[in-house]
Amino acid sequence: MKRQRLVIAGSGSTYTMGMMMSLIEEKERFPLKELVFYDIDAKRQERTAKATEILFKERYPELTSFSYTTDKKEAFKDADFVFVQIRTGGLAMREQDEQISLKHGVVGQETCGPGGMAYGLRSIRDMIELVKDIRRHSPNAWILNYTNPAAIVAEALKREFPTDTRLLNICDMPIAIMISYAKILGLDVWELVPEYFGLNHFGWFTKIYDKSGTDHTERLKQLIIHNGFKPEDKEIANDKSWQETFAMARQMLIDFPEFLPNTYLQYYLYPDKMAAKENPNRTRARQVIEGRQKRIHDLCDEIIQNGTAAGADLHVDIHGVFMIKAAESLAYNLSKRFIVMVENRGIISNLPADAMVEVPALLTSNGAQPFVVGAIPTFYKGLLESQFAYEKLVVDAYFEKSYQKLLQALTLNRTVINVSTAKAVLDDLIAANKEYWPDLK
Ligand SMILES: NC(=O)c1ccc[n+]([C@@H]2O[C@H](COP(=O)([O-])OP(=O)(O)OC[C@H]3O[C@@H](n4cnc5c(N)ncnc54)[C@H](O)[C@@H]3O)[C@@H](O)[C@H]2O)c1
Ligand SMILES: O=P(O)(O)OC[C@H]1O[C@H](O[C@H]2[C@H](O)[C@@H](O)[C@@H](O)O[C@@H]2CO)[C@H](O)[C@@H](O)[C@@H]1O
Ligand SMILES: [Mn+2]
Repeated sequence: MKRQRLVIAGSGSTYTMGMMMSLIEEKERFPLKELVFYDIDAKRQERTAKATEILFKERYPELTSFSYTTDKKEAFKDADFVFVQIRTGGLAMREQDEQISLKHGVVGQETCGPGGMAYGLRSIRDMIELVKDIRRHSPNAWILNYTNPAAIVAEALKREFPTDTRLLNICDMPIAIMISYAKILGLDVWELVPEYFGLNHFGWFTKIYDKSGTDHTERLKQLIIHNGFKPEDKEIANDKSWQETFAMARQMLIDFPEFLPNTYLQYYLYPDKMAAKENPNRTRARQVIEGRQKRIHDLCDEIIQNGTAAGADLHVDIHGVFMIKAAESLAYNLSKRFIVMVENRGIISNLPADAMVEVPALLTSNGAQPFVVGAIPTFYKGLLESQFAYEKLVVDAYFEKSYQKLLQALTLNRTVINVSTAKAVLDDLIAANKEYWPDLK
């Protein structure tokens, strides 16, 4: 079995230690010959890198080559896989996005509404540069991108690199939801076979089968409506914000019982309620800074100080395992089924061919082989067309440096709609993002 040279771009991420535990868990199925960390923030990277060095000495001694660098050439030369998990502007800018939106009475969220738009305009520039750098040194490496907002990033990368067939955008939300389905049904998550359609963070499960072909969809819906819905992945199971988010799946199912919703739809279906329940002084970014980020930093410091990872509260998470299992399937032509982002090209027959849709696909050494979805009902078509138009306009605005396109985008977005609100929130976001956004005309 070929061993892989894997690069983690954005290795100072709060997800890196979970990813390292998942690499250990998957080492027989996705064996590494070399692991390289790359980040633009040397200090932030050093913390996760030093902790990883100690962890791997103890739990992955077979991997003898681990390094970390801020040098792109050193990082990206001869890569087989690059996992990309960057956050342009950091959590500080995420907090700005959320607070500015809430100040204007609209949803303040990482990937939805004006916050997602602001983050998208920051991510596009860095992602294009990063993919160019990776391709300069490793023309054939698989790039697995999960940098957010993935829908906008995927649309921009498709336009900038239209012939790149080894670039896959991927999100863990569907599989995280499926862990909760599996728990309700008393099955293992990897036994479930989902049917799903949508855009990233904007989609629905139409069927949940198991591998024997049994259809669990209607029973699952009834169980959620009667007993509620909660997160089960260890990383988020006890997180109040994620508990509230998962609980909203029940309301969405009561209101629209046809399909099982992605949790992110709560922001588009009940935007006023979502905006009203937030505390502008403690948005999700602040919770993450004081929660996940602090926990991970303390954990790394503890490992470094003790010189051992024994006893450290590290665990495998679905985020890491999912990305690695997807990589395994691409690397070894396993044809396993994952929900990923691909260009529509008729998969959803009544949506635009150029939309980056999220659907089940078999991952092979020739890339994602998506399943046909067919025509979707009017309600979902309408919602998706408007959301796709919004995403497209944001990417147009980036390339054309157009204020007008951004105003159109926010006017279409279900979390805003009102033009005067769109103008006001846009003015504040432009001021906050001077360092990151293109100069708008
Ligand atoms: N698609 C998904 O389902 C999914 C799931 C989890 C996280 N994410 C995304 O993963 C990313 C990381 O999230 P996080 O909360 O851990 O953020 P974080 O801020 O903790 O980590 C991001 C890291 O990227 C580095 N970075 C920023 N710009 C860079 C660049 N141009 N080149 C290299 N490194 C750069 C930062 O220094 C930092 O160490 C975010 O984009 C987040 O939205 C996506
Ligand atoms: O608000 P955050 O920063 O806690 O999470 C934002 C991300 O949420 C989804 O991802 C994952 C999560 O990151 C992971 O740890 C797992 O356990 O569950 C979540 C899904 O419930 C989302 O898919 C990402 O795109 C967001 O960045
Ligand atoms: Mn996601």
